[in-house]
Amino acid sequence: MTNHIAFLGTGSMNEAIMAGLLAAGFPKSDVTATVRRGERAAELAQRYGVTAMATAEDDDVNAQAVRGASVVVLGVKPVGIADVAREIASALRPDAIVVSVAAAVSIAQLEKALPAGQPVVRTMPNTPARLGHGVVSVSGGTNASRDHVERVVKLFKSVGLVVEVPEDQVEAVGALSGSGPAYVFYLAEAMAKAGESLGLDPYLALKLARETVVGAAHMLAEPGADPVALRRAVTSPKGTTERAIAVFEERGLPAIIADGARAAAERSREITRELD
Ligand SMILES: NC(=O)C1=CN([C@@H]2O[C@H](COP(=O)(O)OP(=O)(O)OC[C@H]3O[C@@H](n4cnc5c(N)ncnc54)[C@H](O)[C@@H]3O)[C@@H](O)[C@H]2O)C=CC1
Ligand SMILES: O=C(O)[C@@H]1CCC=N1
Repeated sequence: MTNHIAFLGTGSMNEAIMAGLLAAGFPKSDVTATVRRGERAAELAQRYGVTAMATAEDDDVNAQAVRGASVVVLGVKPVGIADVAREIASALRPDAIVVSVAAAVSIAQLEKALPAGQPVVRTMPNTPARLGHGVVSVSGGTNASRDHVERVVKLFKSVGLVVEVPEDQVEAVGALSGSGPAYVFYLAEAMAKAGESLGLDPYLALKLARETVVGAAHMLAEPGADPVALRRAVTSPKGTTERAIAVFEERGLPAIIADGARAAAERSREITRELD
């Protein structure tokens, strides 16, 4: 069981990471996932062929899942994470790396709920990890050696780009790439609504908005792509795009996005304080 991974709280985020790892070739026989509801556990077992267990059916499943695991990924909501950490404390291998994907839960808060000396790595992932296009930040805790951090980096590299940041930058990373996919989906929604308001059929407007975001994302994914240069290549002098961008600038869209990201980072700090 040296390479066994336990995902505790396999909702949107942990499922995305687990799916990305499995798609990258991580053996399903080395994965255990826990959730609250039995139907959800059955769904995960059926979809991925992993061992999945539900706390509703046996309240000891989190402890069972971590026995023998070398990496434990905590993916419950911030408010429940310390309880889960305490629940598994006596079953954890002393050398198991406890990885948290939770926003707002500090390394200190996690370490406090775990056995003394347990290696902890705090991460901030995002859901495109499911497709191998995630972004994940990693920050090592007090007892995490270079080797522990490197092992988590290597694991997460199979689901996307990994960056190592000091813990005091996690709120900023969360506000940019953690929440970021939602901003892009929101833009797609707004574009579809704009198409409708210009008289397009709703179904067609949504199809055009989706494909436009997907196509533009592919261009951004090209090596060396620069969003400013790509935007300029669409913006003909005195043309239609120029007029649209002028309205976005006049209405302060960049400042609105910056304010949103600042609010996300502040909410993260607020949750951290609420958890103390
Ligand atoms: N959804 C996202 O895009 C991102 C989420 N995160 C973090 O990931 C964590 C989870 O968020 P989501 O996946 O969105 O939430 P979610 O609600 O989809 O998933 C949470 C899962 O935990 C399970 N759960 C709750 N208590 C449990 C327990 N005691 N034992 C076992 N399972 C339990 C629930 O059944 C659910 O499946 C949060 O801490 C969030 O901050 C971080 C970055 C991005
Ligand atoms: O909204 C949230 O709190 C989580 C953290 C980053 C993305 N989703």
